[in-house]
Amino acid sequence: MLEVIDVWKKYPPKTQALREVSFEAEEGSITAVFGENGSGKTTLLKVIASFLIPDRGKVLIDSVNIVEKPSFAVEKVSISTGYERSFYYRLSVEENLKFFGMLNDLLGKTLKRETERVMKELGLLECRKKRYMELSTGYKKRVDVARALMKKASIYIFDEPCSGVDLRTRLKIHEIMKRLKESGRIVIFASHDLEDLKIADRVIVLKKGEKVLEFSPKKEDLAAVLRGILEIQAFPGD
Ligand SMILES: Nc1ncnc2c1ncn2[C@@H]1O[C@H](COP(=O)(O)OP(=O)(O)OP(=O)(O)O)[C@@H](O)[C@H]1O
Repeated sequence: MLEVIDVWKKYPPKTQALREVSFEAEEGSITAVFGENGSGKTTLLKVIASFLIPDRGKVLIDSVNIVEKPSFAVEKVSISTGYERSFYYRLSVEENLKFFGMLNDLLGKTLKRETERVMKELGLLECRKKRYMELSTGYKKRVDVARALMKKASIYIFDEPCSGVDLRTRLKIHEIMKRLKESGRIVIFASHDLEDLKIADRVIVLKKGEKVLEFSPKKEDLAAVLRGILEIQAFPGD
């Protein structure tokens, strides 16, 4: 169980990136974090992964407060950040994945098997020898998602996993997230795309760091919710 309780985060001097954000996610569920640019999605995901310490509030994973015990989050959470700079540019796709697999205690035959499995799953077998820096944006995104799968975790976090990928890859990534859910994992992802929201059990909508809406796309009319979101997201002067 993941519990985010009254989380606040400020980037000094004055950007209040998160204010009073709370939600829960149970095992075997998918939560989407939706919101306009700069609304705090990435900050929220980083707090859950213990990359950032909130100024106030708690994040509980299985009742353990990871704000006090970040090492617990390191053990339980796998995150796909989308940061190109977190990869070795001159290493190949396969070498990058193996390196991160080793960091997560995969060795020998298990490491080989897992690397093959995730490369196959993300359609990376053909470019396994290509250096990371030579990949297109969409392929870099695939490697990023693949890397998150190289760790056995209870919570998988994906920051805009489908941005810049083609339709087939998007559906594949949806399938992967659904499979993780079916195997009892907690999946949390950020997205700007309504198509992605359809696979979520719960959508958290952020605006200027605040949770302004939480809904279930499976139970509610997505078109109606979309109209509500557009109102929430109205540009000044609209
Ligand atoms: N390292 C940082 N230092 C200062 N301000 C930051 C930093 N990172 C993010 N911010 C600011 O915090 C706010 C929330 O940013 P965040 O990246 O969490 O939003 P987001 O919803 O993920 O945006 P996007 O959809 O554009 O990726 C923004 O105003 C952003 O400019």
